[in-house]
Amino acid sequence: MNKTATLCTSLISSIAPKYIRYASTGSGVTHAKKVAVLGASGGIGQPLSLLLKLSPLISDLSLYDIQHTKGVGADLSHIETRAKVKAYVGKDELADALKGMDLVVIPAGVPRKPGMTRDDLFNTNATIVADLVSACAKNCPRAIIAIIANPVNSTVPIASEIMKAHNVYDEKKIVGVTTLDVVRAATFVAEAKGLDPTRVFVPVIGGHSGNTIIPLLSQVSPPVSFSQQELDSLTTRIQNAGTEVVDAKAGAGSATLSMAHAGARFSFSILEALNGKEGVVECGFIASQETEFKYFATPLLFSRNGVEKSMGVGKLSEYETKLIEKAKKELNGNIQNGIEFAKQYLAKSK
Ligand SMILES: NC(=O)C1=CN([C@@H]2O[C@H](COP(=O)(O)OP(=O)(O)OC[C@H]3O[C@@H](n4cnc5c(N)ncnc54)[C@H](O)[C@@H]3O)[C@@H](O)[C@H]2O)C=CC1
Ligand SMILES: O=C([O-])CC(=O)C(=O)O
Repeated sequence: MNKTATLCTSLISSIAPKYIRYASTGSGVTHAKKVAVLGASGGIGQPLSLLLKLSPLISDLSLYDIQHTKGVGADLSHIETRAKVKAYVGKDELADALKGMDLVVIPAGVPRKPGMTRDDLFNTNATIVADLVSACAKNCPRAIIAIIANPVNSTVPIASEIMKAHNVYDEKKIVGVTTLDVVRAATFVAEAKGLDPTRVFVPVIGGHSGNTIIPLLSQVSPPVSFSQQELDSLTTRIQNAGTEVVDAKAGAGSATLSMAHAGARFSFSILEALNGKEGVVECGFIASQETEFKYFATPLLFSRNGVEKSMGVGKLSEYETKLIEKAKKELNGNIQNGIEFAKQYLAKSK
């Protein structure tokens, strides 16, 4: 081999593992999958699409938005990874963006500004999610749908009702993305206890807004104990972490980069499970049979079918039982709002 060829070979072998290590997070690739990002030009959509483009788990990356997708797509398509990028813009191109997809991730919708709750986004985002999920029902009814758009406590019930109305509902395949709560909980607990954050897992159950975010600090892995003061301050920080970012961004939106990481982590886990990897667990907000709530986030075991089963909430401390009690009214109200909205939306679109 000549000098240039040797240099190229060693350069490729030094660059490639870095990407693959980030992107594959585990098993070897068997069948790369087709993934769509709806809202791909946004604050979350762009970095999320970048992280997905780096993954060897993805053969086709379909980018959809109502604006700017052609530029985002052209840009990402120059990266030397296997995923083929296609960009779709505007309603007329939505059906083509969705055909054949295995996984659809939805970060489309408006973000909060300081002083707003996630529920204040309902009026705008409910319709956006309903329109997008209606298109999924028609064009990729068997895809897993991962919903990032807020308020997740309502957008997931909306998505489920839309799929039911189209007779393609599969409760294993509609999940609200709460991974950012898990990511934050691990970070804050690791900071407080001097641990390696990449090795900390904190289950977070309930929903994805304020009081409804319930970190299970009695079930941290590796096991750690907390004083009452630590329990209070960590729980409050995890519940308000989204607002911490909204306030720091001072009107320029909400968490985008950490959410892109969380969305990519969640997507890679689903894709690995679709490829047959066993024991893949991530928390997510789904239709619930085992709790008194119609929808509830728990750790979920994923399989080739989507959500194989909920792993339940485990043994709760008295403190955590009280947190659930406190969350009841808000969570039930958010869920019911979603269901009612979907009824009206479906009646209007008949
Ligand atoms: N689940 C979670 O943990 C988190 C959820 N979010 C939520 O994610 C959503 C997006 O946040 P950002 O990316 O920061 O907002 P953004 O405003 O930067 O981006 C939203 C994108 O959605 C697009 N969009 C709007 N209507 C659309 C439609 N009908 N079809 C396709 N695309 C459409 C916009 O053109 C824009 O590119 C917000 O609702 C936010 O609250 C944000 C952070 C964490
Ligand atoms: O706080 C927001 O509005 C965005 C969000 O859901 C989060 O960062 O957890």
